[in-house]
Amino acid sequence: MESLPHTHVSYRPLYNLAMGPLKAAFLNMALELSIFDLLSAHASPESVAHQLNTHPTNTRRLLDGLTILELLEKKEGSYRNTPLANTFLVSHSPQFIGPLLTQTQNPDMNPLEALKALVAKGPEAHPSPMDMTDETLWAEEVKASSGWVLGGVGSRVATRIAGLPGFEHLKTFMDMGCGHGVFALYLLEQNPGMSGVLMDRKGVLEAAKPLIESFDAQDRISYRPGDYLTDDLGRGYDLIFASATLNFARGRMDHMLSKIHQALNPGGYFVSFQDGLTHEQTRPDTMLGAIIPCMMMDLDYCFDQGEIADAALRAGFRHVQSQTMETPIGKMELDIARKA
Ligand SMILES: C[S@@+](CC[C@H](N)C(=O)[O-])C[C@H]1O[C@@H](n2cnc3c(N)ncnc32)[C@H](O)[C@@H]1O
Repeated sequence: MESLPHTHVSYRPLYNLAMGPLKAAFLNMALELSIFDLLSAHASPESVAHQLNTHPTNTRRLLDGLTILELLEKKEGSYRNTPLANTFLVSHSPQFIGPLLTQTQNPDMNPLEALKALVAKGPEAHPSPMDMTDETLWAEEVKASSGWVLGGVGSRVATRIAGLPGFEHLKTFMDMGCGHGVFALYLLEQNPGMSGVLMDRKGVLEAAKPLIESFDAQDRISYRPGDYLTDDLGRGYDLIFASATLNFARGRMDHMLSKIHQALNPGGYFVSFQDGLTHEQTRPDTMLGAIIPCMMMDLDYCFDQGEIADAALRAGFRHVQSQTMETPIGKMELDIARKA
């Protein structure tokens, strides 16, 4: 008899990868049907199907799938949300991240079906490469992307910033490329004497306004519509914060960091919260979602670890403290630079 194959290596990780689309399909279906809204308390599959007007037996099967994915618990034939689903997947929860999760498949930003052609033929293969500078794209993103800040990151970043020497005396800060502006809200919460300026393009700020007002923060926030690459940033800030936005200035970092340096008061802080690639641009896994956009635009817009800190020192900042922070979407770099 011929010898049979034997291996001590399990292909479980590969099977898990292959099951990814199936798992995402169940999650997306549940979000589309707002199933988690119905399951804060135990409910039978018949009552879920009745409320959703869906097929009772296949609804039960879908609920079983969601239980396998550990989003629901099943007991004596009825289902309810796990704490994870109850916190993040119920649409009226303040920490709802449904739009953030479905955004990973946003056909404008990540057209998964374009991957084959992009790899085979290059950037030209995609007929309408998105314009990442288009303000309507980012205005639409305001709602989807606020979830990652409300879901825990905003509080952790603001707490870290609040620990900086003299933070309690800071009066004015700017959130540059603020998008939804939720980081600014967490900073305001840390210092009741501080007010914030939100800078982004006009349409994005208009989209952010209702969110700011829903937290009753309008009295402490002002808006500065504009393009931070070409427009004046203003003067007299004690802190300038920029999260996930400097990618648009990559290649013009010396110019950008000099502008930021000038806009700060003496002793002021510049805080950047950004990607920071290591391991020959293959870590952290946060950046997997950026690969297709990079292919489409033929542009490597993610930062290497240390790139922002180096630019800050070149621009005249006295010193920079850098740390890698774990976030639910992967590791990010927090660089804190101080003006002399
Ligand atoms: C990925 S979002 C980040 C939003 C938010 N800071 C966060 O971390 O969730 C990038 C933001 O930068 C803004 N942006 C990009 N280039 C800009 C520019 N030149 N001037 C002003 N805002 C810009 C976009 O409009 C968008 O809101």
